[in-house]
Amino acid sequence: MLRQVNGHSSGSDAQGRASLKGDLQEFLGGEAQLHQVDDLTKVNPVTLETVLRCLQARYTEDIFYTNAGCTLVALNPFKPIPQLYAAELMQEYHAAPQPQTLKPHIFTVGEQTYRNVQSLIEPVNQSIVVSGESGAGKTWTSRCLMKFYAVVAAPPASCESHKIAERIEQRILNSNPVMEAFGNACTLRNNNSSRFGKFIQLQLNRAQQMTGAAVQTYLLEKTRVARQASSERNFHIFYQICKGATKDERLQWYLPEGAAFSWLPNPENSLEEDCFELTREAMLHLGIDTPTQNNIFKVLAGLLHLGNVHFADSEDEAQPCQLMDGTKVSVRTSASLLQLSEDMLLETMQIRTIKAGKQQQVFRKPCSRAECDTRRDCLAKLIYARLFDWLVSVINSSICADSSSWTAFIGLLDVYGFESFPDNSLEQLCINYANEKLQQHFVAHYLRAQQEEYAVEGLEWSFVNYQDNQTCLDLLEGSPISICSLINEECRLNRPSSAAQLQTRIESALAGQPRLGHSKLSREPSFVVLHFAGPVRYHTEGLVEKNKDPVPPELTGLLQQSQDPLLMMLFPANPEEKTQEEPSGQSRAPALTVVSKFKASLEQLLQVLHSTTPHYIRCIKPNSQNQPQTFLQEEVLSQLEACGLVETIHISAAGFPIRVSHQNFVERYKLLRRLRPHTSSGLCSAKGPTEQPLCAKEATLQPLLQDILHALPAVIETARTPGDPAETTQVPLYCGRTKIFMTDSMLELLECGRAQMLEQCARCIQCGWRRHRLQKQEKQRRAAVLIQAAVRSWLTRKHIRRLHAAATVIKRAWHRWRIRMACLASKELDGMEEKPMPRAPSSLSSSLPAAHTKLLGAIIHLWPLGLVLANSAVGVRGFQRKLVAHACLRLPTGSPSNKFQTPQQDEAGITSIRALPRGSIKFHCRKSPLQYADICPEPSDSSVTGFNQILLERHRPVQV
Ligand SMILES: Nc1ncnc2c1ncn2[C@@H]1O[C@H](COP(=O)(O)OP(=O)(O)OP(=O)(O)O)[C@@H](O)[C@H]1O
Repeated sequence: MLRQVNGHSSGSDAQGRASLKGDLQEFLGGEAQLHQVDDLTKVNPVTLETVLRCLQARYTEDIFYTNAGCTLVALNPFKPIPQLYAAELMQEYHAAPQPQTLKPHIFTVGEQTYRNVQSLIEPVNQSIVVSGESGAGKTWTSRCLMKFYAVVAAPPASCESHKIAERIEQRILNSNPVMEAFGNACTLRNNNSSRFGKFIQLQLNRAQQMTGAAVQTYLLEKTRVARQASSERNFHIFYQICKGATKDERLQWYLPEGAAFSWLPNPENSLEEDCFELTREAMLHLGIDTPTQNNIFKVLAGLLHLGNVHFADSEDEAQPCQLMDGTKVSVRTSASLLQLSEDMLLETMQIRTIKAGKQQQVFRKPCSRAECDTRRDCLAKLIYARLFDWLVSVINSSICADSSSWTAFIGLLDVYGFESFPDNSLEQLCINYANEKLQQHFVAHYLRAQQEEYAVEGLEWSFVNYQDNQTCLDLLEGSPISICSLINEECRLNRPSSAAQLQTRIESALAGQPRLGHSKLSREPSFVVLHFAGPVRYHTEGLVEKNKDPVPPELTGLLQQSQDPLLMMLFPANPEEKTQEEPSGQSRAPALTVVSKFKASLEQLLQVLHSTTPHYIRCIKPNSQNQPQTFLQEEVLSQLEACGLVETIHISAAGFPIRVSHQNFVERYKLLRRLRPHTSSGLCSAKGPTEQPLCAKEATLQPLLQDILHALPAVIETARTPGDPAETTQVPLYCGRTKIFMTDSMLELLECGRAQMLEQCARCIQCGWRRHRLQKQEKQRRAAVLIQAAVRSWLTRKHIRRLHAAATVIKRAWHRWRIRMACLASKELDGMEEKPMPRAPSSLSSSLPAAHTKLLGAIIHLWPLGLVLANSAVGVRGFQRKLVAHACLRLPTGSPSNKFQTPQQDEAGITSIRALPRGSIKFHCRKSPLQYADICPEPSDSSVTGFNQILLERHRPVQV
């Protein structure tokens, strides 16, 4: 729903949207707290999605009741939770100063209605409409409410009237098992499905004590007596008598153990509802004595035997259909139980009597096999429907208080929810018509409640343009032509009409009705009604017949001849009744069709509802498998649609679906204040906030709030793209007394403006950060250079110090060596002057061969040569170089044959060798008289390289 508002449309859109959604969810309510939202209209935003999530979150937390404005949503737990309905809890809700502040519960609704009665504020009478689909928990809820009132509306224990009142309460509660036994059945959707609608009026006296009750029923599904869908069952009471009858009773009612009955399918399904004893006891409490009960059960047994009567096809149309083998005994038994003549019973089913002509001549026409079956079924339906109505009247006479003894009432309406099946007929049309009526009533009430909330918040806003479902009701019941009127007319015309004809009539007469859909795709004749809860296709086949609900007069006549006390009471020989049930007979009075009867009772009901303060409980079935702890969103969603809760959401959306407290609003949007113009006029806030005295917190919020409101036009302006029409002159946001009300679109605009502001702020922060980072980096660089320089200089100094130390060591050693040499030389010279020089080398050479001696000389002299050559790359060349080499090697410069040199010749060698810094070397040659003058102190090349000093010198150098 929400669009991207941060202005970036890159690949990260989806991610951004999701995070924005999460952010908004947090602001508007918070996912984590969703199960804590007690009111569905307070989820933010009010959308189906959030409503569903909220319900699911609560269901997971075992919270089954949630408010939805003026409605209570009740999720079926499908598991017993005794503590949820305990008497102590009832008392707690009853004693609470403000029950609305407690957790949502049916007891809140119960207590609220009760207090409304106590308050005596008009309308004093209250009604609670409990709706929902089959199995959603309507009956359960109604039962719990009745128990609640039986506890809270009981008179004080001490007084004498208490005993009577207790009896009344007990009777009222006892009406439930009886009505359920006769009116409920096991269906595919619910093991204990009510096959009728009911309105129970709980009557209260001036002291708000329950003095009585009255029950009104609607549309009993009487066809179930004779026809049950596969895997479904007949009404519970038939199974109860078959399973729970005593031996004697079995004999009396011809119900042998294990007997098979066509109208008793799936007897092996044992349900807790099959408790015969409970029904009997409840009947007894209601004043139905044992003989009457036995009479009732005997008649019901008669119906079961009637169901076993089957006809065979007749070969001759003029002859009545014969009974199938073995079913004659069923006719006999049935006739006996119903106290009818066996022959008459059979004949009534087989032969139709027609009165014609002025003399009202009677013609007898044998029925076809199908007609026989229909008449048999009709007989059973007739008896059962009358019996049910009679039971209700007995219950009413037992529990209803004298009109003078009660002054107010609380009505409980338990009606079937909206129905849409693959094959919908008259029953669904009536049920959905009733739901449309109730929905209109609900919408009107809900709108009123919404309007009241706006008024409380000081908003001047109205739902005047809201469209309710009136167009659909016009189609169904409008005047002069509607679906109901057309179907009724078909019945009155009493002409043979085909299903296709009815479809064409409806489509042509009601063409142009917006709620009439098209049934082009359906092969079978049908029409489609677009109900508030969705489209429903109604098949026209058999619609008119069902609406007529014809009862052949022979059947009534037959039953009037019964000797059974109960049947005699149910079918008295009363001419008044004839006019109703013999539409085609002597009476010309307009026949009462099913639709017209239903419409009349519905109008009556709505009149009652209109005169009361309504409360709504919507029962929801979380899954169709009737399993606890299972919440199926799809199924819940369709029920929310069907029970009008979606409409509630739409109504909320038509107004201001988003309501945010002032505090939250200011916290989220205060940064928009920067956009406000310096001179701004007051804008779209309700008058309320400034008119009321403000609390301290509100007082601090108000200036901020006003600033944000003043910034709104600028927000809208900036959010509007250039192509947008300039329609948004009015800001769709209202400031209530405690809340801000706004539409979805306004929320988007605010979010867009906020995103833009955040973007600007982000840019600002980014710029500042980048600047700061650059400055920091520059500082770091300079510091690094400084440190590097310092380290380098320290290292260099350290290195130089080492070199210096080494040089000093060398220098000292050299000096020491020179001094020693000088000492040695002077010693030697001193000795020479005294004695002739010893020929140590010659003694050495004399012991060696001549060649060896020469080589030794070469080796001895080689090191000055290396020095010379290494240092004389520049200065010494050509002959000079050669000369040096020769001199060093003491080679004769002349012929190669002169290989030996005398010591005298040696003495004419290099006097000294000096290494010069610029590469040139000076040779000082002279004959040395010293014996060891040309010997290197240490034969290491490196020790003398690079020094500008005399490498080898004789004491008295002479120029060569
Ligand atoms: N509040 C509840 N707590 C426990 N179980 C419940 C509750 N409400 C309903 N149920 C279970 O759901 C079943 C169906 O409920 P109920 O008969 O009230 O449905 P319903 O709406 O009246 O159906 P129908 O329209 O077919 O009569 C009950 O038999 C019961 O087992």
